[in-house]
Amino acid sequence: MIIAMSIGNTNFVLGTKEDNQISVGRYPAKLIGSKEDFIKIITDSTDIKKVKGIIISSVNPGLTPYLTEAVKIIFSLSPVIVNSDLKMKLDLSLYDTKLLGSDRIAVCEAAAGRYKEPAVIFDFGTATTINVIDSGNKFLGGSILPGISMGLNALYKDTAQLPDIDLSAASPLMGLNTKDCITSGAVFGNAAMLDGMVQRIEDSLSEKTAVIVTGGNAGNILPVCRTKVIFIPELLISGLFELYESNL
Ligand SMILES: Nc1ncnc2c1ncn2[C@@H]1O[C@H](COP(=O)(O)OP(=O)(O)OP(=O)(O)O)[C@@H](O)[C@H]1O
Ligand SMILES: CC(C)(CO)[C@@H](O)C(=O)NCCC(=O)O
Ligand SMILES: [K+]
Repeated sequence: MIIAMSIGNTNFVLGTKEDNQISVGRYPAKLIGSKEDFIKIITDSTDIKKVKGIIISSVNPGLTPYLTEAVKIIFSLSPVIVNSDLKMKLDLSLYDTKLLGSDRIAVCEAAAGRYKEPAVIFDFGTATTINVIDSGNKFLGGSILPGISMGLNALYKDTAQLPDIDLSAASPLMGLNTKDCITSGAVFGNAAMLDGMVQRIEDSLSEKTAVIVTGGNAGNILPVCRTKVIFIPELLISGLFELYESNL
């Protein structure tokens, strides 16, 4: 069994892969504050005797040392840590890799080699990222936007009159009350962002692209996107397993 762990800004995700079968658990990052917390999650959810390899991605440096400590205590294996120096299909030579998020590396690596066209990968997580690779797996860069939930929270926190809303509700395109206007902005606004950015990226490349979507907020907007997309909820964890295989 191989385990892949990702510390995001909202969730700690623990994936296991055994006989090509992947399973995934998510744990709120804000409930984790010590190596003991990681030790408990890992030992409660995993048959640790079966673990033959470990890979870790983190975009939350405050928690990374707790996880590496926990891994040292539980296992006698050194984990693969995702950074731009790993062996990978992706070519990161165009980007300023000192600060490139390891979650972006993982989702791009998962998409690399899967499609004959260039790929545009949208990750609707805490932040929304857009990541573009060409048909030779060269990372062409991308965009970073406020995440969908983050945008809703900011509207609630930074205004006097706007309420905290639950994104699961549907709304018309043109809202006729405050709540529907906020929902419309979040849902149709982000869907139009996706459609419009894909158009612009394809115009810039003069090529059609494969559009791949992942992230905890994606499910709310995909039903109203006009672009044909491939939705892969566990894209990041898949990319981590691929990176592990390339860096044994
Ligand atoms: N089932 C869900 N329905 C709606 N929103 C969700 C759901 N699950 C997660 N979210 C939202 O998705 C966002 C987190 O996305 P995701 O789970 O992809 O983040 P993560 O794995 O922690 O990665 P990161 O925080 O680094 O983006 C949060 O804004 C959260 O509120
Ligand atoms: C953009 C986020 C927060 C998305 O999780 C993460 O990938 C990150 O912290 N990136 C660092 C900046 C960069 O990727 O250029
Ligand atoms: K910050």
